[in-house]
Amino acid sequence: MATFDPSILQSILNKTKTESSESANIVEVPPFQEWRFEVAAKDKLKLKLVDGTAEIFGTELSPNIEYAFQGSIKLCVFSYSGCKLHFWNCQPLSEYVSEESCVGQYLTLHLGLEKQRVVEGPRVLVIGGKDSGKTALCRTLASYAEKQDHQPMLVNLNPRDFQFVIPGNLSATAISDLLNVENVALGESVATGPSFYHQKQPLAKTFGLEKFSDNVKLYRYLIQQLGKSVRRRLDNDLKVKKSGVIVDTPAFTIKEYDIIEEIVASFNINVLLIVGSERLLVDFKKKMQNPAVTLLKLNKSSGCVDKDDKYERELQQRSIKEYFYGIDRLQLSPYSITVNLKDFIFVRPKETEHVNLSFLSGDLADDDEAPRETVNFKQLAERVKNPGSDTLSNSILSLMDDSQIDTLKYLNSNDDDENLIKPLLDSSSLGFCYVQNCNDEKGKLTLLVPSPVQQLPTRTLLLTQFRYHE
Ligand SMILES: Nc1ncnc2c1ncn2[C@@H]1O[C@H](COP(=O)(O)OP(=O)(O)OP(=O)(O)O)[C@@H](O)[C@H]1O
Repeated sequence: MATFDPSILQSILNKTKTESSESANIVEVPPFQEWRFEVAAKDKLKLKLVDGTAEIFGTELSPNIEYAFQGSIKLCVFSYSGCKLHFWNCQPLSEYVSEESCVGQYLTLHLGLEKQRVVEGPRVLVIGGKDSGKTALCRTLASYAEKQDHQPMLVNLNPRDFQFVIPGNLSATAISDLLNVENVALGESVATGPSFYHQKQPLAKTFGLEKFSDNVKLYRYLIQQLGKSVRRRLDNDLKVKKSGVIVDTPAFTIKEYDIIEEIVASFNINVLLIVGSERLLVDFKKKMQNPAVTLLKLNKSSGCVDKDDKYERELQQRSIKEYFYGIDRLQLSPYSITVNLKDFIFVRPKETEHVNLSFLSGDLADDDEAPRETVNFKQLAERVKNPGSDTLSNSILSLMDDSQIDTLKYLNSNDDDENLIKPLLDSSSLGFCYVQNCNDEKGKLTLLVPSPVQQLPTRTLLLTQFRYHE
């Protein structure tokens, strides 16, 4: 006689539950409208496109593929043709279909930019208030360009944000394939390991602090350096040059005009998009004397959601987790490595007081006109004198390229001079690790690294302000 297997009953019950919830959760999105949804922190919403075409911030969804959106997330699915979606596994915190999509104006803008993609593509800078949809717009423009077989450089200058890297970095990435809509950092990088799509190779300059105002001089120095690296890439890669550059920024105001001018010069910007602020447009029109730059204003989407501090921190923690462990569908296996503290040089960005920004900007403008050597590197970063558990525990470290540094000299001394700091800031990060444990007595450090290594590719680690708690 056959025995009763309770797991069969459970699987039938589960199946029925899924099917009934699948059939209960159907969303029909009419043409040119979008379904906006929010997933709670602990939930995971599963989604499938069952009819028509649809996209998330410009990235097309594949039909009949199950996507998982881990909370907390606030997104929309837009459809040109109209579509039918299934969602299940949890109820969104909120959801509705909106007629007020901004995608029509993004498309018009994309078609305008497309005309410039002949020899040297457009260099677009996106400016706007906090949570005005700057990142959503940049993602959409980059994805539309990629769909037309271009490889635009997507640049992120917001250290609180993260694109193919973890927070605390200014990055530039050539978009050579679809963005990963399930990954908060838009996708995997070569440093993290396997990926569904062509792996992206971000150029990352580690700023290490949360807000650009924490050290404006360092921020501006890294913008110049990233601009140089991007220009080199464009000169060596005609496809990327033809595709152009799209620059995402933190919420600047007209008070930060000097920083914006720095970005315009560093990335040779010729299109400046102002999202959602008439006032900012008027202010810019008065100040901007550069005839090579076209100013355009775009409406802020009514779907934009305010990200408070807590929510931003949750997203940052998630981006760090995904950097090491991957997403549900593509789990990564990070490695632990134990090293001697004394074998490494630790450097950290200097945090300046929140001083008057216009004074600082003017100060650096003077530096700009003076020969490069007059940059005071002591104001940008410093050596960590007695690294130990109090400074390093749970911290995120950037693996710096120290090939231009006499590391032996610095390992044998406590010096920190320009010959140490400058080459570090001028080069790019090789990847990131996380301090799992620091044993002061034994002088040992246990680090979590994304890929298997016998030893780290550097002896110089930049200590960021970011912490991760497993
Ligand atoms: N049309 C939309 N429907 C639903 N959510 C949206 C829409 N547009 C943007 N959002 C969400 O609103 C929030 C703010 O958008 P976004 O991050 O693009 O703004 P931002 O200006 O780049 O923000 P920050 O000032 O922090 O850099 C994000 O959570 C984003 O996913």
